[in-house]
Amino acid sequence: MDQPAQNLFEEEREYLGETLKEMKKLLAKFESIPEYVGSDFTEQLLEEVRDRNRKSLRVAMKEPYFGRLDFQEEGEGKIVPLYIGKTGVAKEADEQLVVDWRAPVASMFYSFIGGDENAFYDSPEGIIEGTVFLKRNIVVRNETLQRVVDAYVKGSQTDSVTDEFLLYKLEENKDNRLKDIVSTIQSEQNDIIRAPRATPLIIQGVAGSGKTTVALHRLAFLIYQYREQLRADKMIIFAPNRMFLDYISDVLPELGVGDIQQMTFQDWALAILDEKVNVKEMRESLDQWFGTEISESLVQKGEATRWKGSLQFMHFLEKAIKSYEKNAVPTQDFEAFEGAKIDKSTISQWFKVEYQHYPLAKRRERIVNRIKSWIDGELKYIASQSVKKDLKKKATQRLNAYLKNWPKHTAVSFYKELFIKTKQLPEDLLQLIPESVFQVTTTNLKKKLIEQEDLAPLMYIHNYLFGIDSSIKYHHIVIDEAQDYSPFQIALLKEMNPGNSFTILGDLSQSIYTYQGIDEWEDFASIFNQSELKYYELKQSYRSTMEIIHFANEVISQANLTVGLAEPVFRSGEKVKMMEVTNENRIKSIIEAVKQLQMKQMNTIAIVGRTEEECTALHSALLDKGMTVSLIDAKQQKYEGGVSVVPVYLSKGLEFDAVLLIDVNEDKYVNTKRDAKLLYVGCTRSLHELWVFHSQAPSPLIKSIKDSLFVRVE
Ligand SMILES: Nc1ncnc2c1ncn2[C@@H]1O[C@H](COP(=O)(O)OP(=O)(O)OP(=O)(O)O)[C@@H](O)[C@H]1O
Repeated sequence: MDQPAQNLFEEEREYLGETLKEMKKLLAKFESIPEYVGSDFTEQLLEEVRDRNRKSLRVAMKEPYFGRLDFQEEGEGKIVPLYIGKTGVAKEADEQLVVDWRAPVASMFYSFIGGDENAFYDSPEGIIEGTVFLKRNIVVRNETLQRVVDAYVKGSQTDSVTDEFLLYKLEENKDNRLKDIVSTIQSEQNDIIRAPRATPLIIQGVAGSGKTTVALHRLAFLIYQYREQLRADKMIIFAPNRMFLDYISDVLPELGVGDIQQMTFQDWALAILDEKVNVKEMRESLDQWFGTEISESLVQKGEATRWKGSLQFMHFLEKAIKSYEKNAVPTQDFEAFEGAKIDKSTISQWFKVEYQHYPLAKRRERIVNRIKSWIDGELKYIASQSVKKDLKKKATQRLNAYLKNWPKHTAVSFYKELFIKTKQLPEDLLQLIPESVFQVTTTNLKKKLIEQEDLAPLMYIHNYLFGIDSSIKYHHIVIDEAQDYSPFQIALLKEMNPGNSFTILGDLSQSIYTYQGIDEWEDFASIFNQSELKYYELKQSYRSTMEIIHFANEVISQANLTVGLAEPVFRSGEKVKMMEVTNENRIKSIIEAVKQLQMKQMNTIAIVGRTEEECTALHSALLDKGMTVSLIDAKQQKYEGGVSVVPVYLSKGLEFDAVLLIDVNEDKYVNTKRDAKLLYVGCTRSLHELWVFHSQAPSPLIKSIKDSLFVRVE
């Protein structure tokens, strides 16, 4: 029987009061134990646990739980109400006040979608089945009950779980940070979050399907579920840029998880390589790539970039390193001084047999040290100090001369030698490298420059030379926006993740960097053992209204991609607005649109242009007119919210309450796959409102969109 809403609210308010009372009692108990500051190790550990409990109870008390599930285990008489929160709270060892959302039993809160079938969860003792009687969403803020919504009541008219609470959450305006979704994780997202640790996951998800959010929740789950095996500081998230990292930085702390490394691939690689290298500025090349005209030399560069990201190049490097290894030891004997000689075959034997288990640079170091000790040994029996001194000098000079033929390499010096002194490579290997790769790379290296795509090869060489230190062996790796990664990067990271625990996520409809990245997920799949790999598709989009998704789908359909179109949740908003402007009224129209949106309490508004150069000009023009607006460029480290002007390619991954797409003109977005993807990225950044501005001749990508999918505004 359905209960009146008022009764539900009262019932829950009473229960909340009791729970808070119990939690306060628990906290008082922990607080009454004086803090231990002594040196006893066991006591220190106990103090650490108490401190953690004190802190998590203080946080948990503000919003102890967000959901309730009434469950009757098969064969048990009692229906047990389970209150589910971000942190589990136990009154006694076997009496849970609040169940942690990551606990096995809590999975039913997400996986149960109604119907007559038994619900079940996977417990350490095996599958537990039973009946769900109630699924309830509860909002508590600062210890005060604010909202109670029943999503499922057994025996009521609807037998499926309703989306009312999800819609309420999606309607909310956003600030400048991504948020956790523990209270509304959807069943298909739950499967990914709770997938076993040792499974590499590839997730293709449409724009706004929650990929980034789900990956972060998965980390929180893994840390909880495998707390004996996994360490947070051994987990790493790769994201496209520092601003994006800042944008997602609240989610893990909200979930009570700290210490996970969060990096761009470039920052990570440079920190490990630890060499003075100049990486070419992204800014310049991005504007060239996303400009409307692409020069012949840029096309050639693009081909080289793609090749350098391929597994072919990785195999080429492997062969080149093996060839170096074969010929590294100089082909002459080492004679320190007359009568003191080490045969070349002996040194070779040290290198190839005795020290073969060491990485290349370590082997060389060991041998050099061994030769030095041997010299000292040979000099030991020479009585005359002056003769000894002379011989030592001679031996050192000869050793230096000998080592000239066996230089000490770093990853960069090896890479340079590979490209600049190619004569050293066997002919059959040389033939494997396309001419464009040579041209582009040698030109850069002569200028002491490297590019993004050189980083994975450099790391690969580094690993060969110095080995993979345990500090860079990871327990889990998340790769966001993975469609922009090369197979080489993924294969490299696989070597650094012995447990093969990966979450790789992205969207092929948003692969806008045509000169890098992949066209099909198959390009990564071949790197993993097929039987272990799991592939998921997220089709539902949670970010944007139906109107925006339908419009965006029309745009991306023109790219004829193999991935499916986004399916919106049933959240309706304003129609997409299309506005024709002239050079004279363009700025004024943008300002007016922003004002209108601000009056509707839109907190974050993006004015999306094509290139950074164009956006910089637009930003100045808006500032001149007195608008408070910031510019997002490739150097940006933080996303501040408010009104921003942003080049479309930098808006990827972010979201805004409203988006204004500027200059969607015939000559700006032409009918190519790349431009369709760019425009799609722009459209799908918006939660609630999308405005499209064009001059007289609109882009062919919007020209054919059905009139029913937008309204024209003057
Ligand atoms: N189950 C959910 N409940 C509530 N909100 C959700 C849910 N799933 C996703 N969202 C919201 O949808 C938006 C998009 O999420 P997210 O940025 O993680 O998606 P994405 O797939 O990574 O997007 P994109 O590829 O377009 O960058 C966020 O505002 C997120 O909070």
